[in-house]
This record gives sequence, structure tokens and C-alpha cells, in this order.
Amino acid sequence: MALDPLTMLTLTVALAFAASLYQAIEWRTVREPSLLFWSAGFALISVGSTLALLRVSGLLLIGIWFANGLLVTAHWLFLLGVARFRGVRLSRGWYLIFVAWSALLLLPGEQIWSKVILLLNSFLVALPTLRASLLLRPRDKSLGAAAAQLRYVLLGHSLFYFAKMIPPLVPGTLIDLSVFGGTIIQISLVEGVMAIMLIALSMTGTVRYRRERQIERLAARDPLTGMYNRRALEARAPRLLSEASPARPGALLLIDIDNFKLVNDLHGHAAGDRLLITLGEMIRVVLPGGALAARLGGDEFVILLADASHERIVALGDVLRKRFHDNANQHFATPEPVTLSIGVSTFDQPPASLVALIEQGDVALYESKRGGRNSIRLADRSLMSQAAAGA
Ligand SMILES: Nc1nc2c(ncn2[C@@H]2O[C@H](COP(=O)(O)OP(=O)(O)OP(=O)(O)O)[C@@H](O)[C@H]2O)c(=O)[nH]1
Repeated sequence: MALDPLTMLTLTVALAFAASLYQAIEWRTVREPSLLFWSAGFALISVGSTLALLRVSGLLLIGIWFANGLLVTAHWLFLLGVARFRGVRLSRGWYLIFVAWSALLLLPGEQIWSKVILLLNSFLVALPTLRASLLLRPRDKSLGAAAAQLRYVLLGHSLFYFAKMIPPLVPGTLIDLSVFGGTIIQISLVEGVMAIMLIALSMTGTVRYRRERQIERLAARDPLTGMYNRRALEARAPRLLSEASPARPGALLLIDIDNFKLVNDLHGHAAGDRLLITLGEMIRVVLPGGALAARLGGDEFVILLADASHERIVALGDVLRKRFHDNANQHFATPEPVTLSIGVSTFDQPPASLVALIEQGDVALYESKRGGRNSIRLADRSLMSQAAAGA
């Protein structure tokens, strides 16, 4: 099938316009600013490709210099979008692209004009695209498959434009950009159409993936302490619970602040919030590998331990009780001590459910409160550890 350049160019205009619209609509829901940069980039490609038609009418400045300038600007916008997405600040040196492009206007209008334009245009498209591709190198698992795809599409696109620099450098090659013909232009148009489709789709996929991850993360976390919430604990606990055996017994520690209401009442709700955050951090610090922790709500927290001996539970609970009591005592004067009560339920085989374990822990916690607070109680009502008098 013969590739008619005019048809290809029309297709490019239509696709770039559709991609621009697609990114803009996506931005309305996702509100990710990089989508606006990308949308603007595709819009410029659409306008530039339309203006490129004017070169056959002899309008070379608009049809070649200006149209290709828009193509360069579009790729620069793609780079800005990727940088924004990755939270990277770009050097001001990237603005030199426009200086270099404007300098083309000083060229004498001779045969060499087409060659220099093609050379510089290819270079100025390839460079920001390569940089954008490098910015998408994964530093963590937060990017996802679409970003990897975008990275390779940009890399391929950039290499294509670097390769386009070769023909103008070969002596004796005849290049006339004012006519729509020749292999370079034909191949470029096909590559352009493919690149627009792939880049637009993977850009949208990249943004969507990150948004989904953010939503997932927000749904699983308690907004105040950043710890898992009850729902996230319920989703993650079954694996830990199923690993319990007499050789590797597990334990659930239900932790509740004693007299927390006094902190709120005497020092304000914000002070109460700070204390909850502090307790969350303390739990994070002492949490052994493989264990889970969550804030169930209010001033109630939970720790789920795998492989938990009696000594380990007491040691962990005592460290928490002591650190918390010291901190609360130091920052918030109250008539009654602000301490921790801990109810423990242990299991040496997979328990019926997390809810059942929490209920058992709750009974033990109640016993701790009844017994004078600031202590660790086991679900069979035995006292595991209690504060020394006055501590
Ligand atoms: N600052 C703050 N307070 C909260 C939050 N969630 C719940 N609370 C308060 O925490 C308190 C919890 O009530 P209780 O557990 O009955 O109070 P307590 O004084 O600790 O009572 P004991 O547990 O019996 O010692 C209530 O006053 C709630 O208003 C929160 O996110 N921030």
C-alpha cells in the first residue's frame, strides 16, 4: 500500500488532536498537572502538522521553520510533563532549545537550509525525549507497567530522531523539506502516528496507576497517624494468623490509652491528636519484622505478632508502656496518669477470625482497666505485667 503523505499528515493531525483532548479530559478527573503539559504538547503537534501543509504552497517559514518549531516545543512540553510527574526540577538550560531554534532564522536561504533544519530539528526532538525517558527510570515500585511502557516508547522515539540526524550528515544527500516526498518524511509520518498513539496511552496509564495507588494507600491508612486502619488490618491479618502453630504462637495486643479524655479536655483536641501520633510512632519503632499494627479508632491501637513468646510480649508491652508514660507525663500534666492498658490474646493455631481475637483482647483490656490501668493482661485474665507503684 502506497503511503500518501497527505493522508498520513491528516491522520497525524487527527490523532494528535484526539490525544490532546483525551489528556485534557483525563485531567478533569485526575487533576494531575502533567496531563495538561502533555495535552498542550499534542495540541501543538496537531497545529504544527496542519501548518506543515503550507510548505507545498511555498510558505516555507510557516510550513517548515514554524511547524517544526511547534514539534520541538511539543516534545519540550512532554519533558516538562514527565519532570512534573516525577517531581524533578529541570535546569533552565532546556530553554536554550528555543534560542537554538530561533538562530535558524539567521541561516542564509540556500540548499543547506533543509539539511540544517532537519539536523537541528531531529536533535532538539531527540534530546528532551531522551531526558524524559531517563526521568522515568524506576527508583521504586511506584511507577507501574504503563510508566515502563512510556519510558521505552519515549526511548524508541528519541532514538528514531537521533537516527534521523544521519541522512543530513551524509555528504551528497539531497533533502528538500519543501516537498512532501522522500523516504525520510514518509517513515517519519508513520513513526509519528504510532508514537502519538503509544505515548498518549502510556501517559494516561502512568498517571492512572499512580492515582489508583494513592487511593489504595489512603483507603488503607488512618489519616491522623498514618498507620493501617481496621479495614487494612483485616485484609492483611489472615496470612499472619494462618501461620500460627504451637511452635510459632501468635499474639494480639489491644492497646488503649488510660485517661486520654483528660488530655483532650485539659490541653485541647490538637494536643490529644499529637499524643495519638506519638503513640503511633512509638509502636512503629518497636514493631518487630513480620508484625502488623493498626489504629482501630479513637485511642485504641492493635499489634499483631507472629512468633510471640510470653517474654517477647511482656518486653514489648513494657517498653511501650514506659515510653508512653514518660512522654505523656512530660508533656501533658493531668490529675490522673495518662498511661497504656494492654489486653493480650494469644493463639497457637489459626484462630477463627481476627474479630474473635480482638474480642478476647477486649476482655483482657477491660480487666486491665478494672485492675487499676497501666498494665498488660492476658485473655485468661492473668496479669502479665503491671507498673511498679507510682510509675
Ligand atoms: N484528640 C483526639 N481525640 C479523640 C480522637 N478519637 C477519639 N478521641 C477521644 O478519645 C476519648 C476516648 O474515650 P475513652 O477511651 O472513654 O477515654 P479515656 O479517658 O481514655 O478513658 P479510659 O480508657 O477508661 O481511661 C474520647 O474523649 C474521644 O473524644 C482523635 O482522633 N483525636
